[in-house]
Amino acid sequence: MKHLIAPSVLAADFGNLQRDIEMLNQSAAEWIHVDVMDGLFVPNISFGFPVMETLRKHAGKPLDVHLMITDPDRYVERFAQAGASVITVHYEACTHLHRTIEAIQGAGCRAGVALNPHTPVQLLQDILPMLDLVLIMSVNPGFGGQKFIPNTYKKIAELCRLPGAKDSLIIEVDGGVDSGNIAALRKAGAHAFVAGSAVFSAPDPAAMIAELNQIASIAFDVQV
Ligand SMILES: O=C(CO)[C@H](O)[C@H](O)COP(=O)(O)O
Repeated sequence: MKHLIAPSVLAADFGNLQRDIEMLNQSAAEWIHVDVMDGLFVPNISFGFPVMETLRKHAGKPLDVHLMITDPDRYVERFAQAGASVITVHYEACTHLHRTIEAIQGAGCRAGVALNPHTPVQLLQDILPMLDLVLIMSVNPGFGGQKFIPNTYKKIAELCRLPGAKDSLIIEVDGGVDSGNIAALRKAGAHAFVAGSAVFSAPDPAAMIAELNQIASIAFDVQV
């Protein structure tokens, strides 16, 4: 499966959000990653529906919404109506995950499940055939700009070996992704790469997206 870059608007300049979205529209990014934090599931609050409306209005690419919130079932329908193409919920935040996945897909979105660094991929075994995406967190969720956790490579490889996944299952990795680790992540089996600080703290964010895209595309030829 082809790889894709999903820059996280968490690291964008909110004083110039429309400018940054326009940059993403013109860039090699395939998706725009939207990190929603509630201050309960994670120790930080990011943004909600007003920002989603701005994104929907200006973004020309699918919105990949990562809900770092407790009981996400309460908001699945609203995020779908607000323009999400992919909605990812946390395994650790869902009591009735099967029902939540059905609700996301019933709302017309692709359904993803995110795993915190401490959560083994094997816990997805029974739900895996339903999923469109698995998001492996490579930092503890809640903040951008954290250090990448190397155990992520092993988790991606283990997930690739789990039986029952759809052929189209997308393995996404999020947290500390940059030009130094994206080749190894691609080699380990990941397809979708969320990058916040690496993109928006670069002198030329669009050039950095192109660079990440290029490295991922030749990863299988690169010695890492
Ligand atoms: O989900 C997140 C934080 O919970 C962010 O998407 C993630 O941390 C990306 O930011 P960075 O690339 O700066 O690590």
